[in-house]
Amino acid sequence: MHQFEESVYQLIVETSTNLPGDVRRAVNRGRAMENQATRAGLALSTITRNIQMAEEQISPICQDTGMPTFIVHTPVGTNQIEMKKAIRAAIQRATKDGKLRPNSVDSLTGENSGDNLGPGTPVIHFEQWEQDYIDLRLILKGGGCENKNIQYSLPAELEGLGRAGRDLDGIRKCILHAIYQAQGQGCSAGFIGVGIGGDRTTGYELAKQQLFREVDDVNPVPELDQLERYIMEAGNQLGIGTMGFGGEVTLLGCKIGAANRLPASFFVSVAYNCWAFRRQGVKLNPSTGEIQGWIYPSGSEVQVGDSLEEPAREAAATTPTAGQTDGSNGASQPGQGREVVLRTPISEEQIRDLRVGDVVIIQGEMHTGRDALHKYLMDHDAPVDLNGAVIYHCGPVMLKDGDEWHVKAAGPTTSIREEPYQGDIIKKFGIRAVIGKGGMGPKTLAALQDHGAVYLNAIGGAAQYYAECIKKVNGVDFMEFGIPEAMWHLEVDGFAAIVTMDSHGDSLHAGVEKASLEKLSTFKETVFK
Ligand SMILES: O=C(O)C[C@H](O)C(=O)O
Ligand code: SF4
Repeated sequence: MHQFEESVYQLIVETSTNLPGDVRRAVNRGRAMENQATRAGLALSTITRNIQMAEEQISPICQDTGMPTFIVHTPVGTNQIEMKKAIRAAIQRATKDGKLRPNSVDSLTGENSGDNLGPGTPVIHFEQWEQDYIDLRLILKGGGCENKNIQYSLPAELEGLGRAGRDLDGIRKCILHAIYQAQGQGCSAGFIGVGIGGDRTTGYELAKQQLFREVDDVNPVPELDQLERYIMEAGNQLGIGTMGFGGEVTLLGCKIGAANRLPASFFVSVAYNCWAFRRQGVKLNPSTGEIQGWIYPSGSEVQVGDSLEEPAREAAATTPTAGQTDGSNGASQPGQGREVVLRTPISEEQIRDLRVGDVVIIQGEMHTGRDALHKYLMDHDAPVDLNGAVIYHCGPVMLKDGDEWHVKAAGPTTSIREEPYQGDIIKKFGIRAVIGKGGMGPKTLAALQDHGAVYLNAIGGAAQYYAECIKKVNGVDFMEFGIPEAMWHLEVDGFAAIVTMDSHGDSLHAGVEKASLEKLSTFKETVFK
């Protein structure tokens, strides 16, 4: 088994950096369905560009490399204790090499272990089987989409859909509701795994297991096959679109499994996975640990998108101006947009001039800040002057070379988590722009209006695309929060993001949410009798 650790390492690198072929095909299908000149179409172009860049640079597709979860099937007689040790060693090495972000955080102290090892991480499930090889699979599912998992206990009353009973039609309603409630926050267009039945724990497990199915497979259970097809069709009619910008493509895959339940319980558990659906697997020789073959189609065999386009910048010619942000889901309509170059620090006047739909190109310095920093800033001073500043909701992958830090991956994180703090922090420090993904709520929208600030939506998961715009790391504060949560001061050139909440009270997110709820309620009538 001397090769086993090296094989695990290769599996981790491949999973983090090269999106599998079946997932790429789904992204390509999504792209073909979307009007390329819309914001959603352009977001998809950025995504495909990012997929290519990650493969070429052997760098993480998304900076959130997730909770490494291994499913291992072993022939009788192999040593699981040794395998566990080797998996942990490979995880440590991949973290040190910048293929995984240090993602294991002590839930009580907030301390990041720094090497992705700790109580409960990584997750490793062993099962024995009668085959003569080891089947080792890995999924790297990030925190933003994990937060959008949802479990229903039937019967239930669902927003927009009314009563969901203990039958196939009730299940149908739960799944549609699950897609609706995720909006763009889990980096849509997404994939869902659904577990029907089980208990609360095994229901979620079953849902996650579905994510190990190939995107193009056919469900062997006819009722479930029919339901999967129905959900693909109906889910994409909700109009949430890529990154919640509105559009034709909300769902890229749906896989449903069923297990027996207790008479009193009827759970429908939904595991939501972002477009950056990173899972791969290898077949291993049980005596040497050598790789005999890969389980899922290789990403390198399926080309995504066109080569060398500059999607976010093209948005300037095609994004809608204000006036289309009337909550009617005009988000995905092409229109005349503006490209506005802003150099930091930014003035209030420059911000007041921006409208939902404008593309902003940032030059100068921005500061990363996410959960730990926002909480801290509520009752402490900032280590740097934030007047006119840009805050980027981002937890990057960073590597140190001598005294210098390098950015290895740096896409946005889900902004809504900062909703309790953001408005107060904008006011306290004079921040002019907040960059993140998925949008923010009414408290932040009011603060943008009152204090003259703007919310800019970057494309979630496009970690290589944005890392390329970061020219220099000017410094870092709060390293004690761990690499993802530290406050990184970054010099950027040409960092493009779209205004989705402006200082005039307009929010694209509120519009898409309203329109998709209306659409959801059109699916209220019974479909499966
Ligand atoms: O933690 C991150 O960097 C991103 C996270 O996966 C998210 O989607 O919010
Ligand atoms: S940022 Fe988006 S793409 Fe990355 S893990 Fe989170 S949900 Fe997935």
